[in-house]
Amino acid sequence: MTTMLDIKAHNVNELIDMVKQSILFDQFKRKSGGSCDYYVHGRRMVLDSGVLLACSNRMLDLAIRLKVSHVGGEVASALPLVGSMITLAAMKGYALDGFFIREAVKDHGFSHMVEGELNNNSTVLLVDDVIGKGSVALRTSRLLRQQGVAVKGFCAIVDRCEGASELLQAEGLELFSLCTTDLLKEWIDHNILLKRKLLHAE
Ligand SMILES: O=P(O)(O)OC[C@H]1O[C@H](OP(=O)(O)OP(=O)(O)O)[C@H](O)[C@@H]1O
Repeated sequence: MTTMLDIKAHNVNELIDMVKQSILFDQFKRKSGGSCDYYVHGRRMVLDSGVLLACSNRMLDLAIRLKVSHVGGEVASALPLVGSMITLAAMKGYALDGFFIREAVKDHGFSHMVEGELNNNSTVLLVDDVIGKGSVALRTSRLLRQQGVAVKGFCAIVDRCEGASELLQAEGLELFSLCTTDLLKEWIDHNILLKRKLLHAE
């Protein structure tokens, strides 16, 4: 099970509404293969100033709790969160720096996969907008660990509950999320059905 961040102190309904507005109902091809009836539009969340602020604030609380020195993730979905979190941290006087992981090595300039000042003393929290089957989380955490970096956890705004938490747990990595699709199951199922009915009516 994903560890839900304690958002009782904030407005949980507000967050759920934000997530709902980023879920689109249709047939979508998945990055990880296959297709699905709904898409959690992560970029819509992290490029909306209000959603970004709310989510990065909550993720920063976790980063402080885990006492990490860095926060990062795979471009491009993680970058808005990383930029916002390190800015908020600086405003609070907490030392937190960022990094990002490329999807592939560049064929010009430096050939780093990881951009940022990480070393063997760094402790990191990985972040992303959405976690599905966990392949991005697995790939990025393994890469960092191979480089001697301590990965303290992975936090997504939305966990699609597709087995990632169990996968990460087997790697000794805890998955945190602000919201899960299980939490919205009734609403999601209702909308999938509605979409199917509409398609049949056309
Ligand atoms: O846990 P994983 O299965 O590796 O998926 C994680 C990826 O899913 C999202 O991207 P995107 O919306 O492009 O992916 P999707 O098509 O699978 O929903 C998210 O931004 C991650 O990059």
